[in-house]
Amino acid sequence: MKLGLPTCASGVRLKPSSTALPSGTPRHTQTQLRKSSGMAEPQVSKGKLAITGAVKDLPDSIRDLIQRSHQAKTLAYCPYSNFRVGAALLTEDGTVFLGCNVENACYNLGICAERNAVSTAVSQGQKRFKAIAITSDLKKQVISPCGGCRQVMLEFGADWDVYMTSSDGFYTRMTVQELLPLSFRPEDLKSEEN
Ligand SMILES: O=c1ccn([C@H]2C[C@H](O)[C@@H](CO)O2)c(=O)[nH]1
Repeated sequence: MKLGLPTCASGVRLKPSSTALPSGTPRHTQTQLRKSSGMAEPQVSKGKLAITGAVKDLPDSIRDLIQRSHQAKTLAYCPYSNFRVGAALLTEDGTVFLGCNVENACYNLGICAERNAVSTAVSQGQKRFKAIAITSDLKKQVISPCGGCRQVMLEFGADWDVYMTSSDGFYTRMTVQELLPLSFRPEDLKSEEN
């Protein structure tokens, strides 16, 4: 799809941040507004998730959250992949929990930054989340959470924000629901059939 917008090195089109909706806009309204105004949903280009805005244009609280994910990234333990990831998870009461990826010589025991942040929050008694920011060292390309982490995030609600960011100031925002449609959910275990 041709948007007539600047294209960054990875072939991802940049969307002007002036079209970003206010962060308090209810989710269903956001989707309707995007559609009725012709505003672009996050696009996938060449298998990469498109950048939809510049971090500098986000509200202070979200910019701070993203900054905290960069801080978390500095603690990554990733001697095998050398791929640092940081996550900062914002709870409904305004607390921020950080997580980084922690790898292991037994490779499959490694844990992602997002899951670390969620587990840390839950083990501190917090289960109501507003947003998570994720960053890696990738430039002009945002990092999107792996399938396992999407499922773990969904355990604690579908309608909260995932800010996928690049290390050089770009982001894409999607909800957990948008990242994992047609999912298996906790409520599926409670169907009347069972
Ligand atoms: O969303 C992601 C994707 C990857 N990783 C980690 C897992 C592994 O340590 C490294 C390379 O996959 O990055 C995360 O923490 N989060």
